[in-house]
Amino acid sequence: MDYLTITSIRDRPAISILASVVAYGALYIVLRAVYRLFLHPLSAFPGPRLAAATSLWKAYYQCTGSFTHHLIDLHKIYGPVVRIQPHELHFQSTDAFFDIYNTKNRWDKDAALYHSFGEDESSFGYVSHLEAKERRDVLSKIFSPKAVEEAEHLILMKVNNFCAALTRQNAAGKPSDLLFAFRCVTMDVITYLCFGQSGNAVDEPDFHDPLIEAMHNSTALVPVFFHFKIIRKLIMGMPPEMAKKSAPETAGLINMQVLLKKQIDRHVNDPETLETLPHKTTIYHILLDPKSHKSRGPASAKSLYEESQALMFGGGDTTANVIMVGTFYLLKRPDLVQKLQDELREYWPDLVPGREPKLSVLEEMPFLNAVIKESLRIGPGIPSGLPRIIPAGGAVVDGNKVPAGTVVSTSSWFVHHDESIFPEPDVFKPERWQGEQAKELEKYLVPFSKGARMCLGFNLGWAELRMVFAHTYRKFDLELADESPRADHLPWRDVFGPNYQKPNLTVWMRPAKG
Ligand code: HEM
Repeated sequence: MDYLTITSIRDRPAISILASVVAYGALYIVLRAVYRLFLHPLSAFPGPRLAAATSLWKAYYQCTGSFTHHLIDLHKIYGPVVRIQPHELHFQSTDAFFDIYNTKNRWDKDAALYHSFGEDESSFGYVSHLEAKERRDVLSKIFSPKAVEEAEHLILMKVNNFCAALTRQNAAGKPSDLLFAFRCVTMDVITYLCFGQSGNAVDEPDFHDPLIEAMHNSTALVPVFFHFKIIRKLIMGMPPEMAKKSAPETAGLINMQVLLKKQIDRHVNDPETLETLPHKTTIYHILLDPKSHKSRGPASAKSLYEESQALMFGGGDTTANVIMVGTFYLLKRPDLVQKLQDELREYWPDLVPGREPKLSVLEEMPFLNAVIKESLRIGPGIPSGLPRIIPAGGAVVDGNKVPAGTVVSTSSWFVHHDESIFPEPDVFKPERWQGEQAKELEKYLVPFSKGARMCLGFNLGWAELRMVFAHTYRKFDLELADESPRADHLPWRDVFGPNYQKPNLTVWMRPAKG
């Protein structure tokens, strides 16, 4: 009896302390929600009440569905601006796009999103304009129009290897999975150009390269990483063997990380090893040059690794998806394929190796370029909002006064589906890029974003699009395989980039006769 009395006396303060903590915590959450709903500087903006009260609303929709699709519905209900977090607004209009992403603005990227990729010290991940500018200036030695022109022969070599792999696949009596095949060639281009090493992904059986598969599988985790940084830290912090065991589908990515880190350590510790690389324009040559960065010395091993990862993720799937999406729509319209092949034959009469047209010739081909522009427009590109922080003093976005510190975003998807600019936006019409009105339209083609933080790989991306499209349609006759999707559009989920749902676009690639 005595014993019981003593323990209950001892327990009482602990329980009541806990109860007070819970009660105060609950009160804080309620008061904060009331403040956010009624007194916050954004309280007049429309949107779901729960989104205004708590960030968990956005986390729920991003982690369980396709947020861009949800935003399309929200804009139908609430109009051109929607409050999607207590401190965040999403805009729909084309004017808003140009108010946010332009060369005058020096607005920082939102660290809450950009630091969840584990690439904080890279051109993509630096949130401040100044840091990013310095890195971008250095990397322009690889990505400027002149640098890309000088690297043309390297890109061509990889594209020719790709065509040889498609031919082998066909000779083996198998159609090609183009979701993976196009990713293999874009990955081979980036890894060879930027790191002087290439895993030759196009040579993997059925184009199922373990690294690309792992990148594909890992994208589904991206929204979870945005909102629950602890999960990312736990997974990324694991020793490689343990990480492979707990998530076997990402083993290819972990193997790549190990290899890349080894390569980087070798070059950082002994810069003379750079001489062993096949060309002198790798990111290692450029970022390890002591004179490269104005304000700091050469890039650290951490920064080199993060830059490599940013370039692979930024330039691989993005470019490949455009060619895949374009092919999906082209194969629904045999008349368009015929027109493209006729033009290609005119500019590239015979298929003798070594006589492939130069990039400067591909740039001149009207229909090829119209097809690429329409593929860039109709595909989701990077559909997710690209969040920026309104600087001190506030700003006006689409006619709305927005206070400093607010996160604002929109994306190319909304511009490219603006019916007042692109009538019938869901219809694939390359012809909209030809004729009188086409010049006017150019400024609304924004898949690479705009302004100070627009895509760094713009010139390389365009070179790859022209070369891969041209070689694919000049060297092959394409026919949809039975297992290919027949729907009107390819379904995708927004995970920052698009995550395409199965079945994958699968096509017979029969070598063209002459
Ligand atoms: C059709 C292909 C491509 C598309 C649609 C595309 C799209 C984009 C977009 C929309 C952004 C802005 C992201 C943001 O604001 O957070 C971006 C940034 C970037 N892209 Fe691309 N990209 C493509 C190809 C490439 C290629 C080939 C590379 C290089 C290998 C590349 C490297 C980058 C980098 C490093 C950034 C970050 C720039 C910065 O934040 O300052 N991209 N890209």
